[in-house]
Amino acid sequence: MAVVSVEGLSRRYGRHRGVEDVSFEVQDHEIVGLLGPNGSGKTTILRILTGYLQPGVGRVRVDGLDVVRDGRAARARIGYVPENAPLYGQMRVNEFLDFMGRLRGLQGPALRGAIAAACDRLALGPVAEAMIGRLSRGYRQRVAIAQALLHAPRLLVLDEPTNGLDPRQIIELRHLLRDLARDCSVLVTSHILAEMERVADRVAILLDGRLLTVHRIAREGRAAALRIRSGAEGAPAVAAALAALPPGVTAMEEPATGDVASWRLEVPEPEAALAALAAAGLASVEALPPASGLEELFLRLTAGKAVH
Ligand SMILES: Nc1ncnc2c1ncn2[C@@H]1O[C@H](COP(=O)(O)OP(=O)(O)OP(=O)(O)O)[C@@H](O)[C@H]1O
Repeated sequence: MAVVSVEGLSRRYGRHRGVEDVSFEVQDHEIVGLLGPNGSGKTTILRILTGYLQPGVGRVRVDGLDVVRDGRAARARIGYVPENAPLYGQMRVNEFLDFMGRLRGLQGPALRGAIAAACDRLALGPVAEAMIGRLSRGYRQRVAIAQALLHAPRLLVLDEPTNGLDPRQIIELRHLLRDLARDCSVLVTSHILAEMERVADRVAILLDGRLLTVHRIAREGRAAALRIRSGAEGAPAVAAALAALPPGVTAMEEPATGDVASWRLEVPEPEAALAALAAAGLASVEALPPASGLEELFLRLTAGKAVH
């Protein structure tokens, strides 16, 4: 059973569209990204999921529980890390976690155990006694995630979690989310495509409140892309080399620049493909960073639309 199931969800703000006819699922241990520019409907979906907003039309279930009919029980399955997580600056980290754990109904040894486990996972030990207001942004983010994990949720929801983080903190967060997905499912929003591509298993692309597609990020093996360039005189040699490539390779001719023709190859085994191309006497072969196809897909789907 899907941990999140959104079916035909629409929500208006007066005459203004928030989201329209959105459907997607998040499976167990899956990281799903909601990707879209500002105003595309990401926060609206998260608010409905977490019970802050009523859906207009459609059904949203968490762990099989309807977020309207079984709102309380559904919310108990979710850990929520809002954007710019509002934390209590005057509280110490351990006091805050104690307070949040009690709000979640934990007490006694179960509460202490949950706090210790969350602090351990988020490496909060060194700042447990520190005032939240004095922490760096990266540490505050970790405290916000720790409070969301206290009740061992089935689903962790994070709204724009990388906002304001530096590159090192962003990398740490990515590793952390992958680690957390061993225990729960993760739904994360971002308007930054490269981030989603690195962390998510699937990405739901939203624009103007509509879901354009859900894209699976390919991470299998050591797949890579190569580019071959050749002038007109070399074209027959390239054609012969492409015909002799190992199975599993796909080749696509790209728009030529001047007299230079260019092919993009998706190859499952880069070394084998490079060896075959070298044996065919092709010198101008360039290795490209592996692509999941998300960027091209996003550009194609949003072509002609103003995306900021
Ligand atoms: N309270 C509100 N009243 C009126 N319109 C709203 C309200 N909240 C959101 N909207 C509109 O609904 C649409 C979707 O907004 P939403 O905040 O869900 O998008 P978003 O993708 O989360 O954007 P952001 O990244 O800026 O938070 C936008 O056009 C927005 O202007």
